[in-house]
Amino acid sequence: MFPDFRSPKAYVSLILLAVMLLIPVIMGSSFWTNLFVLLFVFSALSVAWNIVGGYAGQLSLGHAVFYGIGGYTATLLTQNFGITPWIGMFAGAIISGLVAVIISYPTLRLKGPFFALATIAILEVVRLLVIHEESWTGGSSGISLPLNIGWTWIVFREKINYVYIAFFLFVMVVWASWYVRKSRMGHYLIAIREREDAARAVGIATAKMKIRAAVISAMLTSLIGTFHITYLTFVDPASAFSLELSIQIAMFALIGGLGTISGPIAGAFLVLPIAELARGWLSSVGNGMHGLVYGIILVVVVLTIPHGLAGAFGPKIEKLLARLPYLGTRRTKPEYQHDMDSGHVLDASKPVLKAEGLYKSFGGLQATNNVSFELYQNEILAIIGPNGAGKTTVFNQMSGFLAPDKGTVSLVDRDGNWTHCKTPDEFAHKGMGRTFQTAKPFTGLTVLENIMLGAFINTSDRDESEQIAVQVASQTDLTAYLQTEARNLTVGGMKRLEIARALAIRPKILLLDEVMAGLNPADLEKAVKMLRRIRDSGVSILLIEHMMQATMALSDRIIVINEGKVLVSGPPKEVVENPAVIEAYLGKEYADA
Ligand SMILES: Nc1ncnc2c1ncn2[C@@H]1O[C@H](COP(=O)(O)OP(=O)(O)OP(=O)(O)O)[C@@H](O)[C@H]1O
Repeated sequence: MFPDFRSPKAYVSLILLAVMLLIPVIMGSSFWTNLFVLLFVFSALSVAWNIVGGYAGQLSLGHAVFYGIGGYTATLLTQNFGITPWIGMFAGAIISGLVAVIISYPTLRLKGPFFALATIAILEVVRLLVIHEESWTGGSSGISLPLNIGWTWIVFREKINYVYIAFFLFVMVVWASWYVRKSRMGHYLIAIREREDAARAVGIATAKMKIRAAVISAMLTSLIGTFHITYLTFVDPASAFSLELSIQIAMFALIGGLGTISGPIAGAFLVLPIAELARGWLSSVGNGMHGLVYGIILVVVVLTIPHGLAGAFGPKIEKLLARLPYLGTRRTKPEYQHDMDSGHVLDASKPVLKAEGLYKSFGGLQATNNVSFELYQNEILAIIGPNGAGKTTVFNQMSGFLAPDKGTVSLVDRDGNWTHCKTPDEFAHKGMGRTFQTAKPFTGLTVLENIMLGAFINTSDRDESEQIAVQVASQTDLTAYLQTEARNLTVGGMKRLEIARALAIRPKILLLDEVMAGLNPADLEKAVKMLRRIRDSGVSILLIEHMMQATMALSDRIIVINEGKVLVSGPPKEVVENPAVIEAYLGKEYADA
């Protein structure tokens, strides 16, 4: 729930927060109080934006809509019904959450810039609506808050009270951002940002998770917006629903470091004072000239430190922090029991996965044409066939990544019952793990974190998922690399990591797409042994492979697919000696010879 305040990172952060609060308290003048209210408000807006824009990688370019909804809701409730902005704040947050669902539900299911475009569109629509509904919104001239002084109305003569509230809200948003990042949800959002297909394969309901991030971000933005507009005691559509404000919020996160907890704060604390000073100096030159300062800073940052301030200085600061002492003795993590063996009595005559009459065409191309087969319990079944034969298309239909035009896929779930699934995350939850032909880890995450993403399917506890990951790493010869960034692994390591991530979901069925391609002979031998160990632990394996020697050594049965159809199936030796198979691979002359 809270960071471990005995760790250097946490207690240094606490000291920094205390300093941030003490500066305006000690300085006391209205310049300092105003500057720090602005800094807390804009940092908090940027931290909130970062939950959807940074962690989930879904750029929102119209985030001011939530700021404005919060401000207008609270102001209208105060003006018309005498309701305190403290309540208005939460009413605004709920409306903002609903608007976020309306925007994100249709757009976050799609790939591409639709969410970013939709946020800009909704910002413009709401702004025009507010201008149009003049009778109750005050139209383009806006509305002023009634000046009732006191904590109930968040209107004060002593400006320092605004600093306290802004600071409290800022700390709350930073805590929320920290909590999301450290939780299962934070890991999931980063997985989605890095590689959506692999995220779905480990059971993440990607659209739901992105919508949840958008809602949390919108609600927090709305809370801050309400406070800021109450502080300004005036709201109008041009400033509340402003594209400039939306871009400013996103830019602080970009400059500070997208997807990090501290980045947006660093960005706001660096750029905002410079921009405010520039606003003063350049106002005589022309209206909006301070925007030029933002532009210059952004260009310099993107060209020199593409991962922002956190990316450039974060590792050095972490190293310094690591030298500071831990206050007290570290707690030992609880031990969880993880039975690697299924405990099931294995029966090679029992099917666990069935493809029945699968058809799939892409335009005029029939990629799979009436494919049917069964995978048995404790079996290693290989699918082979020439390039473009339709093997991966079969895999994608068997794991929910492609809907068959016709035909069904059924599998035995974790409880031993036959079931049908539609989406990849459903297949994963029912006990199917899969890898992808191109081994692409979640870059930026360590090997341990990559595997933990799979383990999270069965637990939301970080320590437990870490322990599962450590166990799976030892099963896949990755123990030595647990803290290595996944992008730095060798090809063999990346292939094993693909398998480890799939294994961490504790699958009963494993679909492996060319996990042995590109391996050197030593790695190949290790891979064969590892796959046997996995099978012996109670997992049925379906694999696509071009490495014939390894396939022959490993498989109980082989299915040959050619031009989208099952050509033959049977024991390895029988299949490779079949003339139809030789012909499919090498041509008729070789088959005859
Ligand atoms: N999304 C798609 N859109 C259009 N055509 C596709 C799509 N996916 C696959 N294909 C085509 O379907 C055919 C079968 O492709 P598939 O990837 O299943 O073959 P494969 O047997 O796995 O080949 P390889 O061994 O080269 O990976 C190919 O001709 C391919 O170009």
